[in-house]
Amino acid sequence: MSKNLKVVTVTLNPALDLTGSLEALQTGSVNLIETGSLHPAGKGINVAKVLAELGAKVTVTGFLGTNNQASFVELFESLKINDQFIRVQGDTRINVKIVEKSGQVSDLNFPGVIVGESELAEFERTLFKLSKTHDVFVIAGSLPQGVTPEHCAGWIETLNKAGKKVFFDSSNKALAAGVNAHPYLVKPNDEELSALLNLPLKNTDEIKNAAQQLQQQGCHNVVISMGENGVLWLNQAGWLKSTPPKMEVVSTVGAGDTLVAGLCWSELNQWDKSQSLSFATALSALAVSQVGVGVEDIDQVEALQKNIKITQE
Ligand SMILES: Nc1ncnc2c1ncn2[C@@H]1O[C@H](COP(=O)(O)OP(=O)(O)O)[C@@H](O)[C@H]1O
Ligand SMILES: O=P(O)(O)OC[C@H]1O[C@](O)(COP(=O)(O)O)[C@@H](O)[C@@H]1O
Repeated sequence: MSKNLKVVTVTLNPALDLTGSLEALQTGSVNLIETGSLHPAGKGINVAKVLAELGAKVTVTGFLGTNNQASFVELFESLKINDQFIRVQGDTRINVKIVEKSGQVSDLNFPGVIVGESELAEFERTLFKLSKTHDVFVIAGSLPQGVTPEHCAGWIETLNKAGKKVFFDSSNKALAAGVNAHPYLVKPNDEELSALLNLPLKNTDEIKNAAQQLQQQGCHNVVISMGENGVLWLNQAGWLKSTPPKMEVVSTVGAGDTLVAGLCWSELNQWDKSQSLSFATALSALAVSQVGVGVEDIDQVEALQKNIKITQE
């Protein structure tokens, strides 16, 4: 049964997300936070949490600081996630997310741990061991010091050669290098796509042209997330676009990771493209109504899925 396919998510640079909500941020002034929370996060970990809550068997790896790992370990234990993180001396970074009443989020993302050569070698041994027993790999997020875009591209190539499906979600130089390694699926948001190609993307046609360039570079599935405007998905079967209904926004942090998790879960279930896109869009749209990621109520996802507009572009 396809649901028994095993997934590895790779978070090279995890984070504790410190989220604070307030009416409106006044930069350069003292701001009083109304509600706050600190929770384990980072792109691959967010994807793993959502996948595990949907019912997938998930293994996580990457680099985790030893000083403040308790809440990560607790999360993995509570969701029966197989923890294969390489431990690195020091603190995992804390990323600060300031959420304003309007829904606007300001992200302060810190640099993270420093990865040494021996830890890098240990990670590579772990990844290749996992590739013997796992089917789908999600590589997500920025790179810590000590990990280069070329390392990242090399891992994608090796996993491809081993017949694994690689979902890739990163930014900047890592995204550029990763795209050239032909991942099975790549998911930039429209801003990341614009930065990658150094093109202003002002409308859907411009975004579509840009996505086509990634397909020509060898990415099988190019998924562009566009916030409240939904998702564009290009593969050999052509284009599909999804549009979510208007949502009450609490925090958009983690919406992209939730979309990736939804697409990955669809792959494990071998759903068709339209069902996959409506499910993943509904899952990600619901994620904006909460702080952090997680599937609180699958019935709500299925109900919202009926209100996702899917069009062939
Ligand atoms: N305000 C919103 N209303 C409804 N859905 C949203 C909203 N913001 C994000 N989403 C959903 O989450 C997906 C990912 O969000 P996006 O902001 O594009 O990604 P990222 O978090 O990677 O920047 C969107 O494609 C959409 O399906
Ligand atoms: O790995 P990066 O690119 O530095 O981003 C890390 C941040 O992105 C998040 O994973 C959220 O990502 P999305 O909003 O794109 O889903 C946060 O939990 C984390 O603080």
